[in-house]
Amino acid sequence: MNLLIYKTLEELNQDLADYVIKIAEMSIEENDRFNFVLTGGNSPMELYKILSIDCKDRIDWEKVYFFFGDERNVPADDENYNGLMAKKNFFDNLNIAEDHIFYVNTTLAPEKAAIEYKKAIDKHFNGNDIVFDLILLGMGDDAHTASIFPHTNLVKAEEVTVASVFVEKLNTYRISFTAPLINKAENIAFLAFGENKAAALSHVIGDEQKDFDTYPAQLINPIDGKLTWFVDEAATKLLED
Ligand SMILES: O=C1O[C@H](COP(=O)(O)O)[C@@H](O)[C@H](O)[C@H]1O
Repeated sequence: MNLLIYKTLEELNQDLADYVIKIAEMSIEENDRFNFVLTGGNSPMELYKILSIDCKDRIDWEKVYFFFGDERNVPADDENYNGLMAKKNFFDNLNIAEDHIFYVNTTLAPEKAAIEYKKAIDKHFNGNDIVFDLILLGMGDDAHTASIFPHTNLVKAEEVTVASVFVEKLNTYRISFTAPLINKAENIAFLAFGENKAAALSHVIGDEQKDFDTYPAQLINPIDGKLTWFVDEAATKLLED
């Protein structure tokens, strides 16, 4: 695991953008495509703008395929839909072919949406092992990642798949990659900044004794890939040296 700590958000986002570009270049050179899983929430908005505006000419976007590590069970035009956030901050600044963006179909019931999303991924990978080039993850203040929330059945998921989960504290369903699917990736990058992430971060990377049920982000541990945390100083406030 590599922990990168930044003084400012500007430095963090620029370095993370450079890191994404490097992996994109390597993947395109090796496999002629870059399979990129996006995170939702608020944290990645600035990164998506930097990649699609400032760094627009540094990636061959025609070779990029976009996926979502999790989605909220809301219509595609709802402001909480992760796909809409990515569309507004990322895709709308570029000319991305619609068939390169894998949105979760939330017109379906959550369980069916998860099954269909997994089918679409399987098809994209031609039935081969699903190894994404890069999975970008966020982390909630409660240490959830993707939509693997504390004390939900998704914490115990052993299957490499996409699943639906009822999140009691939000009284809503989510659709999410399972940890075994995430852990197959070549590269996994966490983006977490701000003081409100400090407690979660101190447990997720600081605790020797793991408690996955309470801190699901601890489940992320790539089998053969690389794990990098991009965080700011505020988020590391409670980490012991
Ligand atoms: O609900 C979600 O939260 C996490 C973290 O979001 P943030 O707003 O604190 O950045 C995010 O990674 C996930 O994709 C999203 O659905």
